[in-house]
Amino acid sequence: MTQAVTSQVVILDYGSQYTQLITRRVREVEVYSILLPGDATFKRVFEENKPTAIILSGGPNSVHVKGAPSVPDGFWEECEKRQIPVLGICYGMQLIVHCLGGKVEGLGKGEFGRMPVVDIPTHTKLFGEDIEPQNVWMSHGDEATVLPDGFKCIGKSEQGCVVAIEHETKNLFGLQYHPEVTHSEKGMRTLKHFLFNIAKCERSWSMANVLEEQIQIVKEKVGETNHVICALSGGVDSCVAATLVHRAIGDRLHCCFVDNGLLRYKEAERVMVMFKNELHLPVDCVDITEKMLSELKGVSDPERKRKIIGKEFIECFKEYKKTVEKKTGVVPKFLVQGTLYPDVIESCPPPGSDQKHSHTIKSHHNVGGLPKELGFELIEPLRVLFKDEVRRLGKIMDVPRNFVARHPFPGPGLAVRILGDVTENNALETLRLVDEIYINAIKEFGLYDEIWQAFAVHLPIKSVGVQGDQRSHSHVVGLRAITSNDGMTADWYPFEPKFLQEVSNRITNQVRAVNRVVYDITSKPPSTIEWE
Ligand SMILES: Nc1ncnc2c1ncn2[C@@H]1O[C@H](COP(=O)(O)OP(=O)(O)OP(=O)(O)O)[C@@H](O)[C@H]1O
Ligand SMILES: O=c1[nH]c(=O)c2[nH+]cn([C@@H]3O[C@H](COP(=O)(O)O)[C@@H](O)[C@H]3O)c2[nH]1
Ligand SMILES: NC(=O)CC[C@H](N)C(=O)O
Ligand SMILES: [Mg+2]
Repeated sequence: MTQAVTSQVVILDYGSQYTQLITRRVREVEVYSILLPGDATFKRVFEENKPTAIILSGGPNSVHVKGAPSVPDGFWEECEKRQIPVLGICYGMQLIVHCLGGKVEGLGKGEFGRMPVVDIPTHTKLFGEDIEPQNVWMSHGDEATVLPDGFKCIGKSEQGCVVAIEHETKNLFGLQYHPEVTHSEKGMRTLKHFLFNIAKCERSWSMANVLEEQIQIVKEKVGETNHVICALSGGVDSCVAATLVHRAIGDRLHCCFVDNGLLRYKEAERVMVMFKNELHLPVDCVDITEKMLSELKGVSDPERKRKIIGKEFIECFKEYKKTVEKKTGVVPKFLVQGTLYPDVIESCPPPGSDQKHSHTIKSHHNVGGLPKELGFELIEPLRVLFKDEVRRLGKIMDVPRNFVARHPFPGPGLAVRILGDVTENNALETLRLVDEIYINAIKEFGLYDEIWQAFAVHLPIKSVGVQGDQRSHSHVVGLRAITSNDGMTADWYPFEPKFLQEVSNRITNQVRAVNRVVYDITSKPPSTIEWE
């Protein structure tokens, strides 16, 4: 840290998928923030740290269920005594209501995804001038049905749920929606208003030296003589991670690109050419297609697939160790991965970690899918960052645009886009062709940079069609295209009908195995970006 930190926001984590995003939003406006587990002790919250403001995160639990996580004893009194403003978000708001004498209930309905907030009064402390209805992102099943004394409702959803509250005199605020996700239109304005106008935080933290800090950490961890393997995929994250580590330790970095048999059309050849011509880092390609597909044969369960893939990746890197040893005479001890925060939170880290209240959404191959015995120490310089932050880091280091601007592609590849057994029905071949046609059309129509991620999905069902006056009984493919900033929330991309018409025509004409194309119009939440 280059400057003295004068303000500090403590964020208590109740297991929301978005907690780190709150931290990041606070960082974005140059205020230092620290994330503590929801059950942090009184001492940790108030004595080891000196909060200027406190934010209570969302979380999967219900406050009224026995054993649900809460704030430490004496919390509310201390906040009042020290005049620390508190903002509760989603579960955090429900916690305020529940702890201070109101009522939270699960009424069997729920609000997920985009929803307008209406009925914002003219004079509120939390919204300031933002009194017009605003679209926000919700993800809750419980709702506040009785507010504690002294609180008033300052916003409702269209369904009539109380979605924003504040105390008449104390600086206590609650939002049922997620202001921290970019799809909440004025969320960032509300957070800034809370931080700067209500809590009077000062800007005293800068991201400018994150890069230097990380390079220093890698140097210290690796030391003067150790060698390091990097799992390099051709995606943004691992390219940025590799470039950063290369700056720290130079030629003691050895990159390994894995052709796992689950890649897109001609991906391995294309990426290897890009590495050679543009990235200028030494990369070996290792082909494990046969082993991977034999391990995946007969497996349909998404989590099992992910675990198998995670294990095969690591097996491959262990073998690659030997290659490096032969070349350099040194056994590499470290493995660099381009793990980002969304990979970590969705995989839900092991018990005992600070994120114990989170649910597993899916086991990303590079986190939750890893086997117990790794055989490496991990180096993950991007582990607390989000994709758009990583893209910015990449730009600072002059990582070529061809890598930085690429759509993300998951390590488990087409395996999580073929629902059911990956090895059946020529699904890999079909999906490769469909995906190639789809992505080429997106590029041709000049839409690639407007879309955050786009891909096709192979469904395990057949439908009846008529092709050349003959009955066909063939596969259905789904197309997905989303907009997002960080992959934590997403909305579907509203293609013009002309584009969809053209792409559907091309697919059904050029890919014999497909007679029906559907377009996915679901946001995240409630869906995820990938289908598995
Ligand atoms: N085919 C691959 N070969 C080697 N390593 C891989 C491969 N696929 C994924 N990885 C490793 O797993 C990590 C996580 O994969 P992920 O797809 O999230 O990141 P990425 O490929 O680097 O970037 P992007 O999200 O833009 O695709 C990568 O950063 C990389 O370290
Ligand atoms: O390397 C990866 N290993 C994985 O196991 C994995 N699962 C999802 N993704 C990518 O993560 C982002 C968020 O995806 P979801 O909304 O589907 O969870 C999207 O960009 C997904 O493509 C993965 N990347
Ligand atoms: N996202 C959240 O914080 C959800 C809170 C609570 N579990 C609900 O469903 O209402
Ligand atoms: Mg990738």
